[in-house]
Amino acid sequence: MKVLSTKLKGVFIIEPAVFQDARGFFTESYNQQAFEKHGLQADFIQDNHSLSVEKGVLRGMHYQLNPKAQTKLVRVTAGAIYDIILDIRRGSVTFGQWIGVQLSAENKRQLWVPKGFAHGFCTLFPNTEVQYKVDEYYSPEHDRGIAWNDPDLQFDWPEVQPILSPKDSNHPPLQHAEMNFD
Ligand SMILES: Cc1cn([C@H]2C[C@H](O)[C@@H](COP(=O)(O)OP(=O)(O)O[C@H]3O[C@@H](C)C(=O)[C@@H](O)[C@H]3O)O2)c(=O)[nH]c1=O
Repeated sequence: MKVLSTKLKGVFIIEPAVFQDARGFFTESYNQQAFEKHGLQADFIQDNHSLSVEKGVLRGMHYQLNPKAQTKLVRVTAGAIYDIILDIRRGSVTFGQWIGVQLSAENKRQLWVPKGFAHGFCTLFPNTEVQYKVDEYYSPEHDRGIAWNDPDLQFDWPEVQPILSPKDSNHPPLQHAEMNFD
């Protein structure tokens, strides 16, 4: 397993070892000990799984406020996504900065998203399935979002007309978002 650091402190791209043979492949999608060896610690308590039927489904940019902030470990098991995470830790030197990463069933890359980041993705193929672990339970009262098209952030989403939920069409820009991360 390879752990690649990024320009955002605490954010990592994980490349698991994949064992291919005549039958197909085997991979450990999560091994607590191996992650902890790389300093990646979280007590995961919920696993999530979403299917997006169309290419261009955009879910984001989501986060939960403290004390229900979530660490997420994101991967794709069918299709592919362009995933963006945005630093919303006010005290961070990279506050307001983001990175985009392509995750697919083929590349098996995973993204480690710490607390204090907004997260979103756009599907690159129909029938894309995203699975992720979280270390806090879903809490609708703490659930927040930032506009996927905030002009100050200039996200480089794929050139498709995004398919959004009503909720995701109405998030405020970063400037007006409620945040309680250091
Ligand atoms: C996220 C979540 C949603 N739900 C319910 C609420 C709602 O009725 C339905 C769909 O919820 P949403 O529209 O929020 O689902 P979705 O837009 O897929 O939300 C997800 O987006 C990605 C980008 C993330 O980072 C996740 O943390 C999560 O916010 O599922 C749960 O029961 N548990 C959960 O953990």
